[in-house]
Amino acid sequence: MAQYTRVSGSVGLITLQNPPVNALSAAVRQGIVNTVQRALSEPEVKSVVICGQKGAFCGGADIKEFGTNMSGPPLVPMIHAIESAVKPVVAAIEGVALGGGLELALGCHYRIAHSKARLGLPEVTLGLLPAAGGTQRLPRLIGVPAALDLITTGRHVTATEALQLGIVDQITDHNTVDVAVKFALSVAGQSLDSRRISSYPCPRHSDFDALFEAAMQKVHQSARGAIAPVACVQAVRAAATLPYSQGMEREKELMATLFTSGQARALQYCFFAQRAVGRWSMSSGARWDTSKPRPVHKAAVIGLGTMGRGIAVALAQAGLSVVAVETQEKQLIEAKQAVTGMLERGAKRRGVTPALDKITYSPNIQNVADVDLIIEAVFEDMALKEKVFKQLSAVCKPGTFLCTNTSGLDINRLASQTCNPELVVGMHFFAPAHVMKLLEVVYGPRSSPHAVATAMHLGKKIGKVSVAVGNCRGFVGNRMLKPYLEQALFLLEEGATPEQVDQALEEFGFAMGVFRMSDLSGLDVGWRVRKADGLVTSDATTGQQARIRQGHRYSPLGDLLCEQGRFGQKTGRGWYQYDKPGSRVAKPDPWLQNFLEEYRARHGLVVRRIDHQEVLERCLYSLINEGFRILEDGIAAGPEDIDVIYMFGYSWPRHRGGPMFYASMVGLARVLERLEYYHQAHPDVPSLHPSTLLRKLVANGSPPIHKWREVIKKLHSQL
Ligand SMILES: CCCCCCC/C=C/C(=O)SCCNC(=O)CCNC(=O)[C@H](O)C(C)(C)COP(=O)(O)OP(=O)(O)OC[C@H]1O[C@@H](n2cnc3c(N)ncnc32)[C@H](O)[C@@H]1OP(=O)(O)O
Repeated sequence: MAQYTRVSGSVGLITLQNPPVNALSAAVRQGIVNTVQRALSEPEVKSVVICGQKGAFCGGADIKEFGTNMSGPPLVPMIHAIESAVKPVVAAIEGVALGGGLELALGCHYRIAHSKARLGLPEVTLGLLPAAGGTQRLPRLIGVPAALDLITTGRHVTATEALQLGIVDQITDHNTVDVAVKFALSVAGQSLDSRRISSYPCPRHSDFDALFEAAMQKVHQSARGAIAPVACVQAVRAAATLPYSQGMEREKELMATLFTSGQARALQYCFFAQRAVGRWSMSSGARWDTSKPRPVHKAAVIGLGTMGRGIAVALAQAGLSVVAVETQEKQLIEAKQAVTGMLERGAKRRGVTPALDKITYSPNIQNVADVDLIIEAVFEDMALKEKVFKQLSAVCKPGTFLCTNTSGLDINRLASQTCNPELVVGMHFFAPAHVMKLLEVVYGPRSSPHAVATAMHLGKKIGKVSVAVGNCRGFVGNRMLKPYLEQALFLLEEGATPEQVDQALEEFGFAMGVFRMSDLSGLDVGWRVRKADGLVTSDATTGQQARIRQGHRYSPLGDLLCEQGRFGQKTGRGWYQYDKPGSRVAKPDPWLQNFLEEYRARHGLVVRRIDHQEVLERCLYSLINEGFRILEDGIAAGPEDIDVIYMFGYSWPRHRGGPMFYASMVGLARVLERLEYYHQAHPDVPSLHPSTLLRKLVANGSPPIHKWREVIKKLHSQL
């Protein structure tokens, strides 16, 4: 809807009304068309102001309408009518002007923004382009290089940057609507010839060909197969090289291809999934809207290794007071230096003062007595963590939440070391903890809803996308990673190379293939876990028996590399070779080739040709199959939780929508059929055995992903 009022005698004020962000739904578009017509037809009205209700100008087209039959007036002629108006139209921008919202403002003759407003064309992040004239008007207004940057990245700019770029004409700290009305009165009757952006020539550039070639190369490199950034460059090129009307035709054509693409569906699913995970629930039935978080003003981090340092930085940067505890004197000194550097660099990037005074360092665990919440980040060793939890429980004040950054150990066992197990939850950060957006909040059987609510709320405060999950080995992310890694090793045994496996996964859209990623994380990390699990044997037997552990197929390849001191990038050797320890450029290693050949010969393994399809199907479908088991077990409340975890923590390509969404796009019947096929070929690999839930979904006609929860509920009620 849009409300029309007359203010100051001669200004028609149009207020968009569609909370919370005044998205351009069919009703809002109809409201704008009607009220603009009315303002233009009333002789007393000399100028018009468009604003949004409740401090938000407009969050763009209504994403919920995409994929529906999209009735109501289309945006392009609506904005054209505003630009063609003979009375000046001023956009009063408070809060946000994003996507179609900014395109609407670009159709106005003047733009006045509040200093706290944010503007941008984020359509590319939804798999689209700014198809309401944005790709044609913005380059004409601010030049091609700046427009390319905004349109291909979708980044939001502050009002100050928007003023510098020339997107807005004025910024104000006062009431934006009042300022805009005053301004509208002052320009009433003035010529609008120079105010219609569509009539501007696109600012020339010394070498458009080179500029667009460089832009295309950049998006190809960073897009990892996403098509929208490429279309954005093509549309801006049209603005630079064609008259406005032809440019608009090109924009429409490109949008038509994107609009119905699977990538757009995936990215729009991601948008809503990211918001859905905030409405968490526990398997007990406790929920986000009935569980209150407790305030956390002061926190402590125990253990200042890589993870602890990142966590301390994330907390301090969000304004919390932090006690950073490290009992090893030398490590404490090093950590203090490292954390100071991280805070200083972060502050420089953001143009703020480093939060150095927010952290106090201590070698003594007793110094956490007055904090509200503690995050333990000591070495990943159950006995050590149990000891720390016992100590913490004895020293902290009543009501202090005790959290662990374990990446997969049993939360319940740690909770049982404390006097108040209901205050214990997992807060699983991802490295580097001050950068990576994901936080898995893990509840055990005794964790209270308040503890979960508090950890989720803290996650939000420090800028994380937090997902509440149940307690099991590896939680959601690492539990699903296990079969993925396992398949990659089996593929090497059967004849593939690390380069081949990585290439298939990188072409799929992962930033790094599984072997390059393992080299980066360090092969010794998993080795230690496998040793603790009794999977690593020093027994050098050969043949099939040597590759069986606990009754299932097992590949000792990773263990054998570690025995050679090949821990990945940090030692300069892993699945690849590197120029020197710490170097990041991975090169194929002839040593590894020989090693694999000898290994296969020793174990009597027959090499066969493995194509990209098999690599993708075995790695991804085994991971997805585990995702279905996780849903079946109630460890994740819905597929969105899993997808968000994979997109924000494991670099799953967003334009594929997360593993569970990807499965729904491939077709559940197809995933099931391929798993059955591979399981028949590898009956000693349980991760290829199709899960009950997958079978059930297929038996129920493969419902769309938003209906899976119903099937899961039914499945749980039958158990
Ligand atoms: C052939 C047809 C062509 C037509 C299209 C022409 C070209 C135009 C395209 C577009 O405009 S696409 C949309 C572009 N806009 C965006 O991408 C903005 C998306 N929104 C945001 O980034 C954020 O929501 C925000 C506006 C910055 C606000 O953030 P905040 O953290 O304050 O709140 P949220 O929790 O994110 O959102 C609150 C609530 O509002 C819903 N919502 C937000 N934006 C939209 C939208 N554009 N359409 C529909 N719904 C929107 C969001 O889902 C939340 O809902 P709930 O989770 O509370 O239900």
